Amino acid sequence: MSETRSVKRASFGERLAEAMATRGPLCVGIDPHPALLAQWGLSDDAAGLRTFSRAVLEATADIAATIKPQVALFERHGSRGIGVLEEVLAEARARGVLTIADAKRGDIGSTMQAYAEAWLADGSPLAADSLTVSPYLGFASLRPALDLAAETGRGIFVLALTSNPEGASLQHVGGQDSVARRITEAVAEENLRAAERTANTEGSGAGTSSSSTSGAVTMGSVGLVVGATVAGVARDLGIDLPGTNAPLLAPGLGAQGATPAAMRQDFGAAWPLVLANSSRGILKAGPSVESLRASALETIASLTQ
Ligand SMILES: O=C(O)c1cc(=O)[nH]c(=O)n1[C@@H]1O[C@H](COP(=O)(O)O)[C@@H](O)[C@H]1O
Repeated sequence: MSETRSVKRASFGERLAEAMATRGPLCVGIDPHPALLAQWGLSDDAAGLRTFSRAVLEATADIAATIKPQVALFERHGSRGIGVLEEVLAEARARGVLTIADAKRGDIGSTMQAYAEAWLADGSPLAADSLTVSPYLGFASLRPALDLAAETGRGIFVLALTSNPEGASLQHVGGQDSVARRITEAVAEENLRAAERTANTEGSGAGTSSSSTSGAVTMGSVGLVVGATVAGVARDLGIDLPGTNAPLLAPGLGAQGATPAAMRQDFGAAWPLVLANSSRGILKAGPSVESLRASALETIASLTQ
């Protein structure tokens, strides 16, 4: 009998909460932009991607709560780039750091099933611990990914309030009944139902990080993407972020202008759920592994002080 059958795998929410409690709430983005490859003295090809990604993993895999490869920047190199991404996901797994594949997938249900199998199925070459998804085809179209993630102990991050200024023209529509609010409520419901299922099978302690030994917060496995630059908008739109029980992936720290102090203030009571992403802000410290590590440690310190 395989180990995964005999030992219950902790949920993604439990694993993420534990990682954030022990390491701090930093997600390091692996975004090998052509300009960064050039700055690091690397070629804009698969070999450059490999060296770049390995350096980021060597520098941060034991201090970041998660790493987030930006799939687009591997895709632009075709099958060779995707091959490197497979290596990165495997190396991250071997080094014991949780992964978020930032692919922002979303499609009709039957196609979503295939995306889910690519990114969230045990044994898939691209399997990650979690995946970013877009709910623009309707939250329910994400069902195959939500279900497979729950089944395999993986996580989902659903775009709700994105960090880019253009997001407002769609996400804020509806005022107090905004598109973003509907998405966050659907995610809250998803986490609540998962907690109830856990309660039914285990008797008590539903959906909590009861296995945690480090004071980790309670967290579901279905997260939201709420840009670090727009967190204050959630309040204006009447969105109850703490009530979602969702890990909140917050990109925008550093290169897009958000600061830890402003984030802490804007997220307010939701702050314990926030996983702050920084990509270029940390990556610009390369190619030196020591400098990358120092930059990540400094960022973690500023998020936790
Ligand atoms: O889903 C994301 O990660 C994401 C959502 C969002 O609203 N804004 C956003 O910037 N991102 C991603 O987060 C990363 C931010 O990179 P930096 O601006 O370099 O820190 C990029 O990979 C973006 O694609």
